[in-house]
Amino acid sequence: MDELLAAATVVCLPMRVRFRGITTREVLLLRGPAGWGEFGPFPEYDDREAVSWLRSAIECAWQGPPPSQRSQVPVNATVPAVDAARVPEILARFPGARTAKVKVAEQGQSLADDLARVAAVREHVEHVRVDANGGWSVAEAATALTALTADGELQYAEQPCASVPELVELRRRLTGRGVRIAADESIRRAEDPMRVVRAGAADVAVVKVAPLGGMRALLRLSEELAAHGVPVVVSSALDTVVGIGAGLAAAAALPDLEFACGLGTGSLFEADVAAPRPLRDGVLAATLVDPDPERLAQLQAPGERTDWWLARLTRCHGLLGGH
Ligand SMILES: O=C(O)CCC(=O)C1=CC=C[C@@H](O)[C@@H]1C(=O)O
Ligand SMILES: [Mg+2]
Repeated sequence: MDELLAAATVVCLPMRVRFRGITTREVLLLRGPAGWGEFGPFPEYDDREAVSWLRSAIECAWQGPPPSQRSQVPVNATVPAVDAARVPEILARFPGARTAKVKVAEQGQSLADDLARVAAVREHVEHVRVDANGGWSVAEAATALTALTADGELQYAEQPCASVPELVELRRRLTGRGVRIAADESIRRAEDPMRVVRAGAADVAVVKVAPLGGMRALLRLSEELAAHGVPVVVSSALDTVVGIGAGLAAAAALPDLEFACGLGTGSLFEADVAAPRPLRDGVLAATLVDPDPERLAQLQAPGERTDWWLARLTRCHGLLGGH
């Protein structure tokens, strides 16, 4: 534990646009013998859930990445639940991306807002996927996805409903309509990530390094998913350049990579702990980047937030052995 505390720095990154209800992203970074790791479970997650994120940070900093199969990873643009008028400005931050993921079903917004945002995105990119973060009931999802596919295909709809039984029912209702369902929260926040697949509720799986407990855990799960015919989309958990490096390393280690990965979210930050990897032609180089000491100092979290994260690190460390 002393080694972990000595290795820790807490940073607070300002965001350009509100995303999943937040405008600043706090994470704790760890420096270990193999490099840097990121511990950034969202503040509302309890320690039991956060412990996988710690396991992942320790893997990165003490073990390093698995062997890679490719040096570049295609990424999608991520479009927060902004007004349709802001879409060009957001997409301009993802040069060359041919796929965009659009947030929908945001609280306080209407289906008309989603339709306008998706229509604006379609003008710029080839493939569009949507992410509802479980915000629709089955009936709402059926209506919304029918409307959203009236003028063009969706690559898939990510977590349209919150629960596995709802996803099963929605998939049954949408039979023959050509709308694939992707599971995100049903994988990363589930006790058993394969449950949603065994239930026949997902065509695609969104997989994230930190909530799954690391790069190697992600690779093991992806192998199991592939055996069930379910392809994966490696995505970020709104990570700094450090966490994105782990996502890129995992994506680069996969034998097959069918879809663009949700690892372009660095573009949503106003500042990061190192110069962001350049996004060219919709592709990121699968490299690991060390934080820049000057930026670390500039982005350092206030004292009381640092104390909060160190206490969380200590509690989660105490839970590590139990799994
Ligand atoms: O998949 C992407 O394009 C980017 C990652 C992303 O959308 C998310 C990152 C972190 C938290 C989540 O609310 C959100 C998601 O639901 O997929
Ligand atoms: Mg999602």
